[in-house]
Amino acid sequence: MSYTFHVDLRGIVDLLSHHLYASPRVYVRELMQNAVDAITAVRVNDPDHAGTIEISAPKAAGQPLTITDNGIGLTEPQVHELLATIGRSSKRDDLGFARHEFLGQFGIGLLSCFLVADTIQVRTRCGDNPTVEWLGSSDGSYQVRVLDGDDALAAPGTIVTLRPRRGAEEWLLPKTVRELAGLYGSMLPITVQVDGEPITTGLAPWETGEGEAQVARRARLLSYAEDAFGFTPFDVIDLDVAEAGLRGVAFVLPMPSNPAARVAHRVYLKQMLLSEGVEGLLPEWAFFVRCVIDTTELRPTASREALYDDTLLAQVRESLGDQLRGWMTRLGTVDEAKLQQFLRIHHLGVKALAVHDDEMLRLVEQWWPYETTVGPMTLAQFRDTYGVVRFVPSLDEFRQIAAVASAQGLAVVNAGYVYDAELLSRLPALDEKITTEALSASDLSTRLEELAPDEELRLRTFLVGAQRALDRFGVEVLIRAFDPAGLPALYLLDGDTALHLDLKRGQEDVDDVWASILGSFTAGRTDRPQLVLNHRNPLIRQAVTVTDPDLTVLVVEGLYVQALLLGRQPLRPVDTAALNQSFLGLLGRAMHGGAA
Ligand SMILES: Nc1ncnc2c1ncn2[C@@H]1O[C@H](COP(=O)(O)OP(=O)(O)OP(=O)(O)O)[C@@H](O)[C@H]1O
Repeated sequence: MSYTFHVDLRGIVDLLSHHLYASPRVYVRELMQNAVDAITAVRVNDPDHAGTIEISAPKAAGQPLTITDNGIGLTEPQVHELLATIGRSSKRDDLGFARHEFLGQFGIGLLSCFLVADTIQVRTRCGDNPTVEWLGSSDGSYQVRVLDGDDALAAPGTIVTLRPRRGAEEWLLPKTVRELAGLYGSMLPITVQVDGEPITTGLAPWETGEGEAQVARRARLLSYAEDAFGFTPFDVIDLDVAEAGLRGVAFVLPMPSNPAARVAHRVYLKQMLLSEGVEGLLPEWAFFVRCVIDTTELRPTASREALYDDTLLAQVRESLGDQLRGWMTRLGTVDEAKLQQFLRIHHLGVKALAVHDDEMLRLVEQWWPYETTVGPMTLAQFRDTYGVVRFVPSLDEFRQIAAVASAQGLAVVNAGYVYDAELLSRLPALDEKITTEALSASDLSTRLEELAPDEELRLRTFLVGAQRALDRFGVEVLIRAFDPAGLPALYLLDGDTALHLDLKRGQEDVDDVWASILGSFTAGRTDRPQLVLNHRNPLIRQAVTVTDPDLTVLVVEGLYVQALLLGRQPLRPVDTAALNQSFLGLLGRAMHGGAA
């Protein structure tokens, strides 16, 4: 036995009118859209038909809003079929596909009027057929009657009348209606008037007006962006995707933008505004532009507030992405200074893109100035001068080794900022002639000069004492000779060791269960941070001659904490205590002539 679904009409009307749309304001859009479609339907057979759409807003309390068009109108059977059947539309073909020339397609738009009114009156006349009045009510019932005499319409067309529901009056105020009609319909190809004033300008922002010079067009686009998006763009990029019937412009933000923030664009469908907040039009990396576009082929969702995410939208996204990349690479060839300025603002977006994109990586390599131990320079310049691109993948490590490396003439790139290490590691894939080498802080200790064995032996007593003093900090003491001679000690901690230490510290601070979990990561590791004393430093040369064990502890602890501070390492409570102890101890000794 088979049954058919039952439908609760009141529930459906409520769902479609109140819950599909984000705001009652869309009723103006739906009414204009129906009027435009009705005129388009006449033009199928009569292309020269001069369509007019006139909206009249209530001037006083109790008055209705009307929208009048001289479009195709409806016969009485069509009224029953189209106005009174939810989901039925004249804008679909026999196979149920949306007909290309029309804006509407779902057969539900008129219901949005129930957001602001309890009843919708439609008076309509198709050709020489009698005028029909349809009175639909939000409870799902409707009445139909034929109008004659003075009540009949004098010419074919349709008048829709809405009386504001109590509490919804603000949506029908003349000012609001004018604003909404202008917002949604200013680009429509058919003149729309609100209370006698046209709100349609016809010209899309990206079009070039007759005889308009490029400079004037640009100035107009800049001021459009100010009105629409609230910023004066860094540049304007024309967009065009033929297979989606898409034209438009992208405005480049003049300030850095947050890559995680939602990026909303203004999208028109067949010259009617879909939404000012459409997401997903561009690839995610393109967070540095805002677009305004019109498309004839992309599909709206039923609420008409977003684009349907289908394969065509995916193609559009890719194609628009290509156009933005093309703009960047072109800039590199025609206006280097401007490209550099752009990179200064949007390097994060460009670098994010360069992680997967060779062309963008080339752009970064050529134009982005990196911090290096020999001053700021691009990777291309660095490579030309030093051959191997040696880089340090963490900011802390770069800071630790920068002074020593530059004193030794060792050129190293700071790749400690977001994406940099990934980009540098990817450089050889771009060009096999490029060699890169990741350097860690502990690599540097092997580059520091070892002392002669007998010299090191001579310092043994001091080194044993120093190691004993630093055992409780988990630090290994070494002595090497290196430049700059002014630097007494260097604290070296590479990325792996730093992680290991973090885990260990975490283990000390948490309960047993966590401690055992963290312990499984640290078990078996013996790497320790290193304090490398500089034998070329006069103070160290003096320190190694100290025989008093207490003074050795004070000196070594002092050197250790100072090296931590220079390396911008965080101080643990035990380190701060060592700082106090050594500072006060050394002060005491100094004041008592070394006898504290
Ligand atoms: N001003 C009008 N003149 C002539 N026919 C109209 C008019 N307004 C509505 N109609 C008829 O009523 C039908 C239903 O309109 P409705 O706005 O609910 O849906 P739609 O425009 O077909 O699709 P969508 O839900 O996408 O807007 C339309 O398909 C059209 O045939």
